[in-house]
Amino acid sequence: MNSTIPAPKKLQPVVPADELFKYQDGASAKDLFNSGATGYAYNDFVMLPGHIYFGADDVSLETKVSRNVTLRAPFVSSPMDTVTESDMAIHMALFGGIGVVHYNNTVREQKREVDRVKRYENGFITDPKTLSPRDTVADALEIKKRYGFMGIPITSSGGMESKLCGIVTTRDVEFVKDVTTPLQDVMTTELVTANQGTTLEQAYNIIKKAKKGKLPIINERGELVGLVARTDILKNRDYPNSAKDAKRKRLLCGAAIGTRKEDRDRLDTLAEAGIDVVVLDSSQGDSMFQLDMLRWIKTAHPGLDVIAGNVVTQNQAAHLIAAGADGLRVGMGCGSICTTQEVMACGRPQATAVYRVAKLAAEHGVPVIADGGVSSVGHIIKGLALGASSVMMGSMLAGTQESPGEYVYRSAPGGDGTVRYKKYRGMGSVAAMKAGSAVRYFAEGENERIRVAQGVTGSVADKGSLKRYLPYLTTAVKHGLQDMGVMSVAQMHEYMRADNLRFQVRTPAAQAEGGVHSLASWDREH
Ligand SMILES: NC(=O)C1=CN([C@@H]2O[C@H](COP(=O)(O)OP(=O)(O)OC[C@H]3O[C@@H](n4cnc5c(N)ncnc54)[C@H](O)[C@@H]3O)[C@@H](O)[C@H]2O)C=CC1
Ligand SMILES: O=c1[nH]c(=O)c2[nH+]cn([C@@H]3O[C@H](COP(=O)(O)O)[C@@H](O)[C@H]3O)c2[nH]1
Ligand SMILES: [K+]
Repeated sequence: MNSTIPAPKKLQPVVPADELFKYQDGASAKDLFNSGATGYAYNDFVMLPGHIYFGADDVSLETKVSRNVTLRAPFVSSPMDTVTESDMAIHMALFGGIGVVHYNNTVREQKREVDRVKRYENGFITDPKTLSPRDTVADALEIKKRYGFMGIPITSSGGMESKLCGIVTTRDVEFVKDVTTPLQDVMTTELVTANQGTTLEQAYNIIKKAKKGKLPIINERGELVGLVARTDILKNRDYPNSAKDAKRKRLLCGAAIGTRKEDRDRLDTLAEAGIDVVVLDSSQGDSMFQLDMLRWIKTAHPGLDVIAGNVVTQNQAAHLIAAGADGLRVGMGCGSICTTQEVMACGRPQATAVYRVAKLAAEHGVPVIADGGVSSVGHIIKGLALGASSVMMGSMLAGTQESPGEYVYRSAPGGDGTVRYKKYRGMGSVAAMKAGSAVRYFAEGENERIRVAQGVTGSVADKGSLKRYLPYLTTAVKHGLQDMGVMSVAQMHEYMRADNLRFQVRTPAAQAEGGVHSLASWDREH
């Protein structure tokens, strides 16, 4: 389980400790969610406030998405083709969370998205894209197109640990008409370099002084062994809360796969690309397919964390934990685009599902992701309060600048001007299945061509850039925890399990009262 993040010494409750929870008002989570007969959704209940003895900025949102992968904010983006590709995953990690790249694509395409994330921000780039003097301007432009960066070291062999001959940047190639021109004719050969053994700080100082974009690192034989990028210095400055892997300080990135034979090859490729965690993506995770896959991954890729699911019951969770799951994804049919409960008659109200699964998972030290059904900041806080260590979102993040797809314009509801929308669809919708996941839905034998859709295609309104939206979510969640008198996600779990976090069911009238009401018109801005 996540280790407790202790409150700094100076921030002790100002009321005596034994009076902090003297009057046990409301109900405990146990009281609420242990009833087998009734399942609750997030909107059915609310938490009671606690004692505030710290500022919202003192709240830590550090958490774990799986046993060995730590986040700085409890946000995970869904592996959906209208939600998570590289741009989304990069920004999720820059703001402390993690994106899970979808697999409704070819292995090559998925790897390319992961590559973009893992190469985005490096200290020392130890595996930069390199070319040889005999490669052409077209080759350099292809790298720019694929990876979105330019500043390519040119070595005599075209690879690492080979004599550094020059560097090619956008400026060297932008006006070259003949793209077959060899790079030796256009590359810059007067280079500022640093020797192997230079510290990152020294490298940054050299870059700042020389006003260069890239600093190649060479060994005593003049061979290229690494690269430091100026943009990384700026990124480090702008995103102090980014979530990175411990070893190489690269942005965290997750990827989803299925449970078919061919997904094993897919995972081999993704693991090579450096994913930090793999998500076994299924609506019903307690299957022989997933158990087989889990066991295989634990042997073939023992260092890789595996998030299994989806599950909503303790039995399902127990089977996956026994097979080695390092994290569990909870939610069946609660998503905004989900029709699973209608079509399959299977699923569970999300608040109860999160509480029940997280309770068991915590006993085994397995973090839980509350997946789906989040349509407000309050739902994020409720998912965490019930024992989830992070929250996975689809519709909340679709419609941002960083989600895949183009904006379309439609007249605003009420006919006042136009509003921008982006497409958002379930991975079990007919459109998504047609686009790539069809193979997962073909029933065996005679029914081979019958697809049973479990999702719909829709659209969501423009939410602007994650650069504004994620800091807003982070701040709002911190304020929520502050109101409950807890300084961290881990402390909220402790309070909840010790019956010190108090809950109350909201009747339909209470829900109406808790929403906006009695106004002639209103507008919500944030
Ligand atoms: N969280 C939720 O409530 C839901 C999520 N979804 C999303 O839709 C997408 C597809 O979900 P699923 O349909 O559950 O995908 P899935 O790939 O787990 O299952 C599709 C079908 O393939 C079968 N299958 C899987 N592995 C197999 C193997 N190795 N050999 C033979 N058959 C095998 C399954 O039993 C199932 O009938 C995912 O992205 C999922 O997250 C869909 C419905 C609900
Ligand atoms: O029943 C379903 N049919 C689908 O086609 C589908 N596609 C995604 N998902 C799941 O929904 C989650 C995102 O939900 P939200 O938009 O509510 O965040 C995701 O994270 C998934 O768990 C689906 N569920
Ligand atoms: K639903």
